[in-house]
Amino acid sequence: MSKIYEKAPAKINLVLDVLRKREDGFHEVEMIMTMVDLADRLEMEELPRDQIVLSSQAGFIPLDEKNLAFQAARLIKERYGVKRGVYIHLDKQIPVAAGLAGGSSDAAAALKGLNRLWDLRLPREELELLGAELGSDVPFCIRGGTAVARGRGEKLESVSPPPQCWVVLAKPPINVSTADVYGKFRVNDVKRHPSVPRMLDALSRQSFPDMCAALGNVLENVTLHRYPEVRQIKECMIKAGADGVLMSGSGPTVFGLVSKEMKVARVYNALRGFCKEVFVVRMLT
Ligand SMILES: C[C@@](CO)(OP(=O)(O)O)[C@H](O)COP(=O)(O)OP(=O)(O)OC[C@H]1O[C@@H](n2ccc(N)nc2=O)[C@H](O)[C@@H]1O
Ligand SMILES: Nc1ncnc2c1ncn2[C@@H]1O[C@H](COP(=O)(O)OP(=O)(O)O)[C@@H](O)[C@H]1O
Repeated sequence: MSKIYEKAPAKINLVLDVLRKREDGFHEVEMIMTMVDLADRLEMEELPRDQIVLSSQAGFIPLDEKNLAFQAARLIKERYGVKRGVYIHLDKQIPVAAGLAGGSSDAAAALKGLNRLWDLRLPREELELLGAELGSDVPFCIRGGTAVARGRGEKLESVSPPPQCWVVLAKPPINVSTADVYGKFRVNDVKRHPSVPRMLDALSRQSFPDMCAALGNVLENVTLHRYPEVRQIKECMIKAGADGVLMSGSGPTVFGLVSKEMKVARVYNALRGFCKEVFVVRMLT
């Protein structure tokens, strides 16, 4: 029986601005997101019975209907009346509740993989609409590349990829709930909104220094205030020589952009003193 494999990469937010709180409880955002080369991997295989079975080597994530990959499989199966079963093995590499959209990317990979396994031939736009039912970041994870995301994150416009550089990711041993961070966020407290046009201009000119200067995330202050270790990580990265430093999403992962290979080891080693989960990756361009 044939197996299907899908990579589920992590994302970082180069820009994250919040415009207002909406009537439906979500926040209207304006973000620029891009994928990095740190990925989970999903293996999907037909089951002889009509059931969804999920396994993982990671002991710390749910394997039932609370898992976003499971929810994705159930959604696509029910929506298109598929009467077949699937066994999904999830090789988890992306830190959980980290601001890197690991769960959303797993859901996106499950939708893409099952579209192939069950020969549903759904176009990408339809998969993105399905993904939006699972979470605000899932449509972007289906699209991949680099995109501006608006609405609650589901309205996408693909844009130029960032100039190639090293990305050092550091996640302190705390789990941050996205809902909590948005819940504590007050738009009136924002002193300076980051500029999406400025970042788009830097990307279109492939200017690494201008990209670093245009980084911004209005959720950073909420998480930094609550978890001083995130601020320490930022300071450590800057001191070690990273060219641009920002918290990703609702945190707590901080990423540092580094252009010169000889500087990467210094940043990595400095961070290893602070937290166990440090990764050096490339942008997925
Ligand atoms: C902050 C961001 C930035 O990319 O990412 P993460 O830090 O989670 O990776 C996203 O906006 C997170 O997207 P995602 O994690 O898919 O959120 P969802 O599951 O849709 O929503 C979780 C909760 O966050 C809040 N939420 C989410 C998105 C949004 N635009 N406004 C919100 O207020 C809502 O309270 C919602 O109940
Ligand atoms: N496949 C999955 N991988 C990771 N977390 C998952 C998954 N499915 C559900 N979750 C739950 O979703 C929550 C957020 O996970 P994650 O997507 O890693 O965070 P973030 O959106 O901050 O990057 C966690 O509390 C976790 O238990």
